[in-house]
Amino acid sequence: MDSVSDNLSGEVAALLAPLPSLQVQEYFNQLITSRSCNGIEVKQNLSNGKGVYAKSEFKEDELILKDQILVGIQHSSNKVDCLVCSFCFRFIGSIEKQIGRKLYFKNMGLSGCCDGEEDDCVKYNGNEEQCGASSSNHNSLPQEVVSSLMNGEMALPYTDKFPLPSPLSCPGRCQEAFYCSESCAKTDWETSHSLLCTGERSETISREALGEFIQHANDTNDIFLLAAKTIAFTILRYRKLKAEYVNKQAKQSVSKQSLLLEAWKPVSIGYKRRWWDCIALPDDVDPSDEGAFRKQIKDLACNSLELLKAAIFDKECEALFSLEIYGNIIGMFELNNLDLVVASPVEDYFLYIDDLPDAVKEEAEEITRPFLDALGDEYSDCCQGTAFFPLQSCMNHSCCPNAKAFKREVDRDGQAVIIALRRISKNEEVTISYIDEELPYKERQALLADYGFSCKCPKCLQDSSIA
Ligand SMILES: C[S@@+](CC[C@H](N)C(=O)[O-])C[C@H]1O[C@@H](n2cnc3c(N)ncnc32)[C@H](O)[C@@H]1O
Repeated sequence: MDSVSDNLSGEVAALLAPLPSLQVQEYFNQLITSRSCNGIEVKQNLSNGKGVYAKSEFKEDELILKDQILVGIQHSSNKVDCLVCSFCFRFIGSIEKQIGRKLYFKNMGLSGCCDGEEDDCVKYNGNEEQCGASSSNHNSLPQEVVSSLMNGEMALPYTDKFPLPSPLSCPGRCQEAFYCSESCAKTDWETSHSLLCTGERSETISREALGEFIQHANDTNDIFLLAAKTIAFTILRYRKLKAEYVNKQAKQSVSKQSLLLEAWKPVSIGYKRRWWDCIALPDDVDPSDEGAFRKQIKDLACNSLELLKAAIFDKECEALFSLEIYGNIIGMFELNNLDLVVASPVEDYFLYIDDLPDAVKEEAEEITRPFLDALGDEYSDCCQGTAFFPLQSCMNHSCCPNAKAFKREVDRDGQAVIIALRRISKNEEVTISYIDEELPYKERQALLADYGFSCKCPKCLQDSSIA
């Protein structure tokens, strides 16, 4: 190996090395303060790594934590279902625009996905498969009607009860990202979108290459879009830290590597393994083909990375573009991510109409009924995606958890909400379930093996003695 590649592998190793525990503690203490969730703390132990513990007692149903997204995406296939802020994932536009847009795509034969989850429980999605496109029979409406709904010419009754923020266009003029506020647009631009925007003001090296990268991700696995966001986020943080350092005209010199490590810190704290090593073997792959399957996944990541490099490569952050880092970022999502779910105000709207007093309901339904029929079962499709949440990702699993991710009526954006399932006493570990904990013991253990551990919770210990 020459000294350049020696240097690079040293930088990659430094990025993947665990942070000193004091730095980890400081980082989480700051996060807890910024999230105002002072009832919890992150502790590190030798057996299960990091874990979240109660610093004070929680009552049943009490809010434990609202965690903000570090990086998140709306699934590509869900974009035809709902128009949401590209930064906070709040629904935007108007009820008419949401309905019109969805019918427009339906008329074009495009329909997103809904996995049929009826309740508001948010799933741990590390090993979920991506939804595919589907289409269903519906009573389609004339295109002029759909267009007039979309462009605001037609108003539906009582939609003023469900106001949504007006969509703001992307500052890079990509026509793909929209925002609920100037502050979301600015923060997204400054934290990742300026490098990943396909518009004319994009700061990417090549918009054409970026387009190819995005197309490849949409055709294969949109987790690559999240990995690209993570890399863009780190590069932009690196550039900001460097500019601050230069502006301060600091007397002490600071190496490029220590700036990159600082920029990478929020990503470094996530538990990681390489994607092709930790991805669950799909049911339809024969165990004897496991080696070939894992190689296929690695090759897929390699192709995606080459396309990303052509779009946003930065020589000073070269280590971020190694396959080792790319694989570990995606593996981190596989092992930590939560489903991002935001309930639809369109569903609330139709429920409101249904609940109107008979005297006014009939008149309103005469107008709304054709739209509801045209939407069919998909009238209530929520925003669906996947996201990494720094504090929630420290929560360990138990098959008899004391907490769960759960969206309440008021939770209308992409934040993770963790609620106590029962009383949690001071100093007790806060645990959630990564899987369906009602499954039989052996099935639970098989699913958890994909996360790299065997569960020793009280339920598993009891079940194992019977099994
Ligand atoms: C989402 S992370 C949880 C935080 C993690 N302990 C850390 O240090 O960052 C998931 C990983 O934590 C570990 N883990 C979670 N629950 C566990 C349990 N009940 N027993 C052993 N390890 C567990 C496994 O390594 C798993 O892949």
